[in-house]
Amino acid sequence: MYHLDFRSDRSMDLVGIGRLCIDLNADQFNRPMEETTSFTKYVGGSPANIAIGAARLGLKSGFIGKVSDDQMGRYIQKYLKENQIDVNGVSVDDTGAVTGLAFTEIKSPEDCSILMYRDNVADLKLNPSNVSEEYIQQTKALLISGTALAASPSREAVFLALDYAKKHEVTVIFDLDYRAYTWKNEQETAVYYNLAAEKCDVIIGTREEFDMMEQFENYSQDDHRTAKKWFGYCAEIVVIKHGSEGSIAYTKDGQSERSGIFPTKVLKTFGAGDAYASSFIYGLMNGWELKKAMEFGSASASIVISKHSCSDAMPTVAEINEFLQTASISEKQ
Ligand SMILES: Nc1ncnc2c1ncn2[C@@H]1O[C@H](COP(=O)(O)OP(=O)(O)O)[C@@H](O)[C@H]1O
Ligand SMILES: O=C(O)C[C@@H](O)[C@H](O)C(=O)COP(=O)(O)O
Repeated sequence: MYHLDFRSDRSMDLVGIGRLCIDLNADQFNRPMEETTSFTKYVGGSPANIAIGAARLGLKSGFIGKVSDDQMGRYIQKYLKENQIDVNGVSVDDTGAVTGLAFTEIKSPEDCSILMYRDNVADLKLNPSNVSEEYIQQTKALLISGTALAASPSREAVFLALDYAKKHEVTVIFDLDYRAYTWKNEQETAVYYNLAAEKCDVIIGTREEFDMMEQFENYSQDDHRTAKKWFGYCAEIVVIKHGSEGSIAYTKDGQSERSGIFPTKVLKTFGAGDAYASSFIYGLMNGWELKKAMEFGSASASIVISKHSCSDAMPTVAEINEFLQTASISEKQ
């Protein structure tokens, strides 16, 4: 049985780096945003959601990020503390930057979209001086997220964090999290994603995100070739998510596992990936077999997409286990 090694002599389990933003989820479902009259505010940002999910599962979580010097920034910091996330790596912007906003539109359970306001956002103002080597040295794993590579100085901060992680044998997990609105063009995205992915131990992304990243090789749709490419660098595990068709994971020793999904009453589809990642990481950190970790992630994803929020909806271990008592997995035919 394959399992990923983590350094045990660390005070924290998972430190995320990148986007801390606000989700404004439409209160009126099954209609376009033009007709929405109210939204509910939640902490958001893919890496933040994953760190929150990990903390809700009992992992000791921390975060390296930058928040705006206003009510939204203070709201984010307060929420992280209330959810047992260490905020010593979170700094406050002093340039007048604002908090990124993610307006979500729920036209139907299958037709959801996100409108992101990303101009002059504090999260992309994170700079190398905000990244502490000592802070990274104390964690078993570092979670990086693709959107933090979209602009300087955040880009340089992430690469410095990567260097510190490699220096101190911190396991690096790369959640690809591709958001086109944050990038100038796909070529630039692919270059920076490749430079980061080459240093990572675990890479998690959708088929489409891997296709974007591998556009110079044109591996399109070939999961096995994708995994083989990344095993040629530092990767130990490559997970390719296929939405409602489930996921597949490959390990460097040549094994692969598929996981189906747990059918659920879908309210909105976004949040699935963040929930999957947090619970999958929890399984890896507990030394579980790959398939068990994948199914735990799939169960978490099903719970979150049946609810209105992402961060708030992240389940506890007890909630996932209760869900698994009655849920049945549906394998892709
Ligand atoms: N409609 C769905 N019903 C049940 N589970 C789902 C559904 N969509 C996604 N999932 C689960 O969430 C995981 C991640 O979803 P996916 O859409 O692939 O990633 P992302 O949300 O990052 O785009 C999937 O591998 C699957 O396990
Ligand atoms: O990442 C963002 O800025 C938006 C998220 O906060 C939002 O909850 C979302 O899109 C979740 O993304 P997913 O889990 O990758 O579907």
